[in-house]
Amino acid sequence: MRKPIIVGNWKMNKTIAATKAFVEAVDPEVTDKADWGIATPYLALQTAKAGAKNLIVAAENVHFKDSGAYTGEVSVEMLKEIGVEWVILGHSERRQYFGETDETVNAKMIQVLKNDMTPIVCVGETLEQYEAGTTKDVVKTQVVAAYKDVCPKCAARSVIAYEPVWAIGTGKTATNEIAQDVCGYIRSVVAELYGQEVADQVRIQYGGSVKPEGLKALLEQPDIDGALVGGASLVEDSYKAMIAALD
Ligand SMILES: O=C[C@H](O)COP(=O)(O)O
Repeated sequence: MRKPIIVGNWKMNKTIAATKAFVEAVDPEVTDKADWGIATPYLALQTAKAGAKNLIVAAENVHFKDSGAYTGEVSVEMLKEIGVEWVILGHSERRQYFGETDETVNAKMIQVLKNDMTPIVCVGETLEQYEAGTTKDVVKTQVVAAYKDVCPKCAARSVIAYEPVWAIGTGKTATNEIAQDVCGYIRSVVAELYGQEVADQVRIQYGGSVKPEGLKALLEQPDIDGALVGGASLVEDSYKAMIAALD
């Protein structure tokens, strides 16, 4: 039985002060119905960690090298020093705006997993690809590339987020049937790579305009084990409504 995992991806939102207020308001409400988390900008991670007793605190990115001349980047060691053990990799916004590729996502996967951190690796098709009917080809390519040279034990403890790019921040949600179909397919790709036992352990999230009112039905889908939530994770009451929705 896979425990649901709901993570708010704050993207480039919230100051340190706003992060502190959010964690104070939300952390005590967290239940054991799911693993609950927030991914914050680097600057707010320490504040979030200091206040979070229940919430997972994740970074939104990390570099694939240990250290060196990579201006503006943050290493795994730096995250681990402040107790951050989770990281989102390959979000479509990083692929779209910051040159993230399947190859860099793979290098980051290896770096994160070998340092005993947990990646939430994002895959998903653009509107154009969706309309061309190539969704499954696209996500398969992304999954196969992300897991290149990743050992089965490491793969089993990773999380995959399926986020159709056309549903991110647009208010357009994939229907639960579409989301289930693709998440089920992703699990079958993991099974092809590692066997069914590993595929059964990997948690797969859906992301893209998830709202508190839709969360329960989404999680009833057999291959959807959680959500990566943007906009609806930013407001305390909305995050609390997600927690309440699973009670
Ligand atoms: O990582 C989260 C996703 O990009 C979804 O964002 P959204 O819930 O605002 O559509």
